[in-house]
Amino acid sequence: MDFTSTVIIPLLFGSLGIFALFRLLQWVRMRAYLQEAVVVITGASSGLGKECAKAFHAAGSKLVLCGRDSEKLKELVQELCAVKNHRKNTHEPHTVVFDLSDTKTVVNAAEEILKALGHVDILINNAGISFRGTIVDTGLDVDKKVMETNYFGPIALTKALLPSMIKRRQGHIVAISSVQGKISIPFRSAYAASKHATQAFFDCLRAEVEQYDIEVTVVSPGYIQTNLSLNAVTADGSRYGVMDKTTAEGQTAAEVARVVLNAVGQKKKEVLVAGLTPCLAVYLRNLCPRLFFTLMASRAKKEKKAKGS
Ligand SMILES: NC(=O)C1=CN([C@@H]2O[C@H](COP(=O)(O)OP(=O)(O)OC[C@H]3O[C@@H](n4cnc5c(N)ncnc54)[C@H](OP(=O)(O)O)[C@@H]3O)[C@@H](O)[C@H]2O)C=CC1
Ligand SMILES: CCCCCCCCCCCCCCCC(=O)OCC(=O)COP(=O)(O)O
Repeated sequence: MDFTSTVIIPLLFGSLGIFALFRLLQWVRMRAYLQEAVVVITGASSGLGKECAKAFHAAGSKLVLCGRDSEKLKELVQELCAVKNHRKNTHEPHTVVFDLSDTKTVVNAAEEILKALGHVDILINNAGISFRGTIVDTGLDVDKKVMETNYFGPIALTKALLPSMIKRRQGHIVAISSVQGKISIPFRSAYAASKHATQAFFDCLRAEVEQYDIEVTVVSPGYIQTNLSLNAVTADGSRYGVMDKTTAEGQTAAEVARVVLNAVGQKKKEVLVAGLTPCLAVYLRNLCPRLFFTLMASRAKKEKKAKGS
């Protein structure tokens, strides 16, 4: 008998077996973690939030769906309840209507959630708006609106729910950021700033709450096929109303929602879920910033020329 058949092959199969067992145990633990967990999802009325709602509902979580449009949320509840899942015990979701850009209503919403469900296991800060415009033409009110929706609203909700998580020494906070939380591209100033702030805040939070066994996951997606570009605000505060090619050709929201579900299940600290170019751009920004800045400046000139201004 040679060395390959007596040592290498048994070692290989043994390692594969241990790996498969490890993955199975991880999967079982994840399913148990998500089953019956109280999961709050902001921006659940459309896009990524809606797909996250479907994924967590199917996993047996107790959902609290948040948004500004109660009709859309009710329709989603009906859609979720119509899906029969014979393998899992699913729950009828609750809905809570509030505007994230109004921090007073955010605090009231947190109280309403705690009163109705007693506690929150997983908070998914997903809601957000994007922006299109030059810095020189954009009023400060527009910068504030984007920051309030994407940054101050989510951190207000997080702060309002945090004490009860600390008390229970249990909880998981997810921030849906963006590749633009790691790199800044021209004509996205308010959006990129809000996402960089999000990344920074939740990185600080992760460090501060680990001692209470609270998890923090920052998810940074690339383009996703949603209404984000349609709903983006422009320099004068009006709705952009265009489905950008990059958005239309992005990943599906269902794909990204699966990544969010797995990231939560595996208690990942952060996930970059994007194509090769955005990922390379993130590395380039860190490894060779001068080249990155030159590329961005040339991109800005080109885009400006294309718009004929
Ligand atoms: N699409 C993409 O290419 C990418 C998206 N992301 C991020 O994903 C997240 C989800 O966006 P996406 O699904 O793409 O876009 P959508 O426009 O489809 O969804 C945005 C959601 O946010 C909610 N929302 C917006 N403003 C407010 C507010 N003031 N108060 C409460 N809720 C609000 C909307 O609810 P309502 O019904 O009330 O309008 C809606 O449910 C965002 O944080 C976005 O930055 C990250 C990377 C890429
Ligand atoms: C060594 C080779 C490196 C090549 C890198 C070249 C740099 C090219 C720039 C690429 C920029 C990618 C930007 C990706 C942005 C993105 O994915 O954003 C996600 C969003 O949040 C989308 O929001 P938006 O409102 O902008 O649609």
